[in-house]
Amino acid sequence: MDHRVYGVETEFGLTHRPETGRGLPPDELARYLFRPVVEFGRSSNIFIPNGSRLYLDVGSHPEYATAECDDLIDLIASDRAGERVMHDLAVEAEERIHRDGFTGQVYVLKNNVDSAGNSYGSHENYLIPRTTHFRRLSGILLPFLVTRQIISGAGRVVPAEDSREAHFAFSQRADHMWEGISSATTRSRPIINTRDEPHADAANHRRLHVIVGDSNMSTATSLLRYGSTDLVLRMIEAGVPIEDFELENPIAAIRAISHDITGRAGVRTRNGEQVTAVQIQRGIFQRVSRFISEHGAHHEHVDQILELWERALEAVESGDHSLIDQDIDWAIKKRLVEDVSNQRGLGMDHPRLEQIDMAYHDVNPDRGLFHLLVRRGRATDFVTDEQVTRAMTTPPPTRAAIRGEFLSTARVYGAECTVDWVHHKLTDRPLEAIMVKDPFAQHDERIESLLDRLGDRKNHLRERSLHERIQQGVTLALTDKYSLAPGTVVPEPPLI
Ligand SMILES: Nc1ncnc2c1ncn2[C@@H]1O[C@H](COP(=O)(O)OP(=O)(O)OP(=O)(O)O)[C@@H](O)[C@H]1O
Ligand SMILES: [Mg+2]
Repeated sequence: MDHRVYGVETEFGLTHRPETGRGLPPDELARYLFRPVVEFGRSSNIFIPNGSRLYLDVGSHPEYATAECDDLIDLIASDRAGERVMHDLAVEAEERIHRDGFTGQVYVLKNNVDSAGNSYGSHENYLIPRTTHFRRLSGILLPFLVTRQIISGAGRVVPAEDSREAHFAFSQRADHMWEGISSATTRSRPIINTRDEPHADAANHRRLHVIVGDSNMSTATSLLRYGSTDLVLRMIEAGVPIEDFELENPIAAIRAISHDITGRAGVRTRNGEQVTAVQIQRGIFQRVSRFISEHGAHHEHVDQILELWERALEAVESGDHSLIDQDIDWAIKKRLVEDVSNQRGLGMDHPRLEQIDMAYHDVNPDRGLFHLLVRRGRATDFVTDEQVTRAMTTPPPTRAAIRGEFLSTARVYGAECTVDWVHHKLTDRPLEAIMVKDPFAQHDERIESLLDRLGDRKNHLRERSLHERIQQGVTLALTDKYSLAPGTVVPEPPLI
């Protein structure tokens, strides 16, 4: 597909560190964090005006799922907007906690393992044609995803355990994957999840659900991660043959690769060959490059993605990690950890280094170490504050725009509504639930006419300025797009 819909779901780690004693239990802390969400949407599982979903599962890992995006920069900005939402909620939660007589700070971490060893995810969603042969898809995509950590892993300080010494690994998630492909997400944690929920026209499309990725802080790394995966999918869809990297044991391979930062860990393919992650990635990279030179780039960031991809492989192969230590999360973090360990004379097993690993993922823009490195010019970041602010209030130009407008209009008229990725329903007109199956659609006449029945939108609605919205709520993402023009009398909803 030249034109694809993407979405990323991020689960965040949440901790309270009081001045003395134990912090609040995780579920209580999560309730503090989500109080403004519940006040805004009367539920802890809501869609918000920018088209994204904010969600607190039974556990205590708040989740933000970006709206459907058809552009990688929109996707990355929307994902960063999710970090900003979590940060704003944490600031508010901390204030409430203090008002309730507790001390200390609230940390929201965009990482994938907590200090107790629990893992939480960063799931990618790619719209693919239903005609894509699943066996062929997995034959090519699995080896790509198993080895993708060397170009887009978040890096991890791994503490000593039994016979294993403390060391630095490529990935946070690799040790927590248990299966190659399956339809379960929590029980078995597959790399590719096959649960068939396309959130689109099921006759023509699938939603490919990839569960294996690390949460990235660096926007350059995110671009490479989603951009390279899209390119590989594009080649699969075009029928280019690349089946010779199928792995004998993908789960053993993903772990072996993660724990050998030289990139030389050997893994066995099904044809009995011993190969390294760099060899697999190089093989795929070369075919992608050839494919692009034959078919042309399908968006403006392809050259940048290929340049970064090649440089990352060169860095791993040569051992000269300085080639990517401003762009790729694991290398940025590794340099930071090495700097601290050299300056302070700390061994790799020193607990301070694990804390640095966690602090790298702190979403607080003033305190988080990734953000600090950006300010010091030690890490690149190409999504601007303006783009993130926009992504907090404005849906991307996909079906999310319809959802955002529907929610914003219903809210200003005080009309109760429910939505999900596909459905739109006004509660007092339940028979008129409208499905928008096309994730690229930006306009839907049926929804327009349903909203028209709420009132004369043109004359009633006034769009709030950014300044007004900033004044309005805890976080920009939980503010209303519209207010009613002065003198507007909202008609009573007609009885069904
Ligand atoms: N047709 C589509 N193709 C690709 N991605 C989509 C499509 N429709 C929605 N998405 C994206 O898929 C993600 C769905 O997130 P959500 O958290 O609801 O996932 P889920 O797998 O349905 O459910 P859960 O997290 O509850 O298991 C969002 O990021 C959304 O933007
Ligand atoms: Mg989800």
